[in-house]
Formats: sequence, C-alpha cells, structure tokens
Amino acid sequence: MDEYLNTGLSIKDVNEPQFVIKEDLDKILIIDDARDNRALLSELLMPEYKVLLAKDGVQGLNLACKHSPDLILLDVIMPGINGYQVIKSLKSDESTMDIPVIFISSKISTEDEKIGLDLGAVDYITKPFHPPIVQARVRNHLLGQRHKNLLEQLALVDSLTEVYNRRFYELDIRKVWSACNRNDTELSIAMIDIDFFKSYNDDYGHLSGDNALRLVASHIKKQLKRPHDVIARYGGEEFAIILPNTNAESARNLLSNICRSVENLQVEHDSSSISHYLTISVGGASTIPSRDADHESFLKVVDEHLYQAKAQGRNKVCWKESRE
Ligand SMILES: Nc1nc2c(ncn2[C@@H]2O[C@H](COP(=O)(O)OP(=O)(O)OP(=O)(O)O)[C@@H](O)[C@H]2O)c(=O)[nH]1
Repeated sequence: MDEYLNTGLSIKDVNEPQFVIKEDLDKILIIDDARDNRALLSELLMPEYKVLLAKDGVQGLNLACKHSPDLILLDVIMPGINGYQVIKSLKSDESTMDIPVIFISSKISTEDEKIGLDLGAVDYITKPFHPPIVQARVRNHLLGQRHKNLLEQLALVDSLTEVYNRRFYELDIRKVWSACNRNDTELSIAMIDIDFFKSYNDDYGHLSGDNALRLVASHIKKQLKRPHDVIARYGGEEFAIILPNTNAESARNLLSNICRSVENLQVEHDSSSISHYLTISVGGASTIPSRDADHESFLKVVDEHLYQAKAQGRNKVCWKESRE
C-alpha cells in the first residue's frame, strides 16, 4: 500500500498494475490521463519492463524524480499541465534531463510531431497506436540508451585507478547539489591529497607511484558504504569525495578514519617528514545547498581547508566549522 501512496496515486488506481518488481528490468514511466491507455500500455510493456503509472503531469514529474525511470511514455493533452510542459520541466532538471521521452499523442499533424521532437523527445507515436510498433520503438530506444550509458560510463572512469574521473565529478556534483537543494538535505564534500607524493615518485619510481595511487583509491572507495557516496580522481594525486545526505560530523568522522587508515596501510615513504608511511591530507565542508549558492564556490571553501590541512602539518583533516 505504501508504494501506492508514495507514487501519489489515488485509491481508485490501486487495481491498476503499478510495478513489476524485478531489479534487472528497465523502468518505464507512463504518463497519460486516460485510464484505458495506461492499462493497455502497461499490459503491453509489463512482461518485459518495470512499469510506473501516472495519471497527470504533476504525478509524472514526481515519479520521474523519485524513481529515475529509463524511459518515459508521455501523453500530450492532459488536464493540468500538458505533455509539452512536462517535458520542458524534465529537461530543465539535472536529475531528469537525460531520461528519454517518447510522446504518445492523439495530436497527429507533422507540426505537432515537430513540436514534440523539438522539445527534446526521442520519438513521437500517434494514437491510435499499434502495440507491436510501440514495443519495437521502446525496445530500440532502451537499447540505444543502454549503449549510450555504457560509453558514458567508460568515459567517466579513470583508467589508472578505476575510480570515477573528474568529468564524472563535474556531472555528479551538479545533480547532487540540485537534489540536496530540493530536498533540503546536507551535502558534504572532501578533497584528499597524498602528502609528499613528488618525493615518493622520486624515491620509488613512477610505477610504484602509480601502484600507490591505485591502492589509496581502492582503499578509500571500500570505506564509502552508501550507494550515492562517490570518490573521483580529481587530478594527479587528488581525490574528491561527494557525500550526499551526510552532515558535517559524520563526514568529518568518516574522513578522519580514512586518513588514519591510509597511514595504517604502512606504505613505506622514507622521505616524508611527517611519517614513515604514505599519508593524506583532507579538506572538507558541509552545507545545505541553497538556490543562490553554487558548487564551484563551495569547492573553493573545501580547497581552502585542504590547504589548511597541508599548512598545519599534513596527515590530518580540516573541516569547515558551521559558524565560519
Ligand atoms: N606516479 C604518478 N604520479 C603522479 C600521477 N599524477 C600526478 N603525480 C605526481 O604527483 C606529484 C604531486 O606533487 P606536488 O603537487 O608537488 O605535491 P606533493 O609532493 O604531494 O606535496 P604536498 O601535496 O604539498 O604534500 C607530482 O610529482 C606528480 O608528478 C600519476 O598518475 N602517477
């Protein structure tokens, strides 16, 4: 029952199919005010996909934000906000702009079709629709989306350390920033820099330097337990950490543990003046993102605290206090 309430559907919709709960299935959101269309489309797609239903634009936008579907089938003429307004709203939100949208509409002129495609839809199907054509088009678009996602993922991973790269950081931080702003939740960011890494390379050689980078990256990654926590290689020996929905105290504790545990790896570093072993310095800050703030300025604050950690002797965490 909770799921029905969460999706914002009214009790009279309860008899309609809602989810096929199978984690490996693609999720398709159908937004259509006509109950018969919803029923017919979900019957068509249910065997192969997880189907979510919305009976108007507002519900559809809520479900899109909450469930991040792989594809949206969108009606044009609906009471309240129409399909054109829905797609504009989807495309203006970082968290939903990449979801492919197919219009399914009784507006059949080429002008209507052009408007839909110009607004960013990947396809336009006219009503009455032919079930096998809908199935085939949905399948093709999902396949294309999967290939696109795969290529994007490859382009977002650092080949040396196999954690995310800076490009991923730039994409993720924008999404997380707007999600935390929308949900009024705290976001913590940390920047990690390996201490005296130039002299490590000089003493042990670049290959050992590469191995140390791999080890530190995978060691830190293992300690980030929540599904949306991210480590990304930001530059040479610098890693950025994104911790959504995490307050300053939890984030600082986590990074302090990481800082200690890197030294405890006991990677020999003879020319370090602060330890026998390889160590890291960490700068961090936490905030509830507001509309008038931006993540680039926030990262500067994080950087300043990394600088302080270095200046105060390295192998430590400096976190922005909330009163600062
Ligand atoms: N082996 C290896 N070294 C790298 C890589 N990327 C960056 N580095 C090295 O990391 C070193 C960073 O040196 P610096 O920026 O001077 O900083 P540092 O020596 O760590 O000194 P502090 O940060 O002040 O503690 C440089 O010597 C880079 O060549 C990499 O992919 N592999």
